Amino acid sequence: MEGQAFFRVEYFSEWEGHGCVATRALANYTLLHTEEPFLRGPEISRALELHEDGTLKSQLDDTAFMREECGKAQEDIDELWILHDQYADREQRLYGIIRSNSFENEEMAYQKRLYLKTSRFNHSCTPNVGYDFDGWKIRLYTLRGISKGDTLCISYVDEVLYYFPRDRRRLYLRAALNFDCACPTCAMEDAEQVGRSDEKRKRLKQIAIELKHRGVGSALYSNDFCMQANQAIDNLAKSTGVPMSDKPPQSGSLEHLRERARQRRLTKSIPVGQHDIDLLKEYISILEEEKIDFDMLPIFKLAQQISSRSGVECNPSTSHWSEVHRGLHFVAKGGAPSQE
Ligand SMILES: C[S@@+](CC[C@H](N)C(=O)[O-])C[C@H]1O[C@@H](n2cnc3c(N)ncnc32)[C@H](O)[C@@H]1O
Repeated sequence: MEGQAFFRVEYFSEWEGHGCVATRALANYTLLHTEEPFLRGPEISRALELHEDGTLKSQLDDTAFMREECGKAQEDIDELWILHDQYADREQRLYGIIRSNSFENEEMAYQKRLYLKTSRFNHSCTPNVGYDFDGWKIRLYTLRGISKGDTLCISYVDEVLYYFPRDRRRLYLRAALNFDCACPTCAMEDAEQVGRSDEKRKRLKQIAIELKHRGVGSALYSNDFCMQANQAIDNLAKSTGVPMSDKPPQSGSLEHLRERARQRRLTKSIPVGQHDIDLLKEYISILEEEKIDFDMLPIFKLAQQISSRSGVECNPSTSHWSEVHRGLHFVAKGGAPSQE
């Protein structure tokens, strides 16, 4: 594992468990950590399948099997068994550890992977650390300048969750990952502050949808994620008796098909231009107001797309802009760490 000098794992408290803290100041887009998975793909599917039946333990629950048959190092196995288990009420420990800590690469669905060190990063709805995958390897990088001693958090879910109001974000994380989010944005207590934040996030969603309907900006909005999140919230609400409105159109329903047809018509007929640039600028300024350290790379690519389709120069001024250029460089180079 590389990059350990940039952060350390600390024990915070009984209810927060462990988390990661920066050991030095770090510039935006610094490559923080890379790691190969301890368990991957088929190993995880096998462990989960056996566990889902509710009774059987996987062979992988057996340390000797993991060491002798799977060739895992004893010190790594020891590290595995002390990872957090949010499902500790179940007997099958590996099941809980995988459910609490594993990642899935969206481009290679069902290719789950479990990383030992990365598992200690907590979630925040305004994360300061982003990640991507290079094959099986995960790469974690800062999303803004970090001070020594700052807590480092990633987002466990699609960034589209930013568009949800605070209460729905919390419900979704409870439904999907079985914990009550205590990140600073979710823990806000002042109702007016929460209301203002929710309004801004609603506007972010409107802009993302409008850009998508206009045939640009699809990277900013995932209909599938919203459907899946709303469904999970709905199921949780049903099982706990909390009334929920605001249902999304069912996938495949007439309403859904009409919406898609409308989007296609719009995409064909609307010229891309200044209006898209204005929407993008408004989007970026709300991200900055809300202190959402959104990964700017998709926005940068979107700006390029608008420019090339409209011929109008699209260079929304943002304090992040120079870092975005560096970020592209970082991605193109496969992640050289910056040392500032
Ligand atoms: C991948 S682990 C992260 C590291 C973990 N805190 C530990 O002690 O090893 C995920 C678990 O951390 C806790 N956690 C992470 N982010 C959280 C957040 N924003 N609010 C509350 N709990 C969180 C939850 O218990 C969750 O199941």
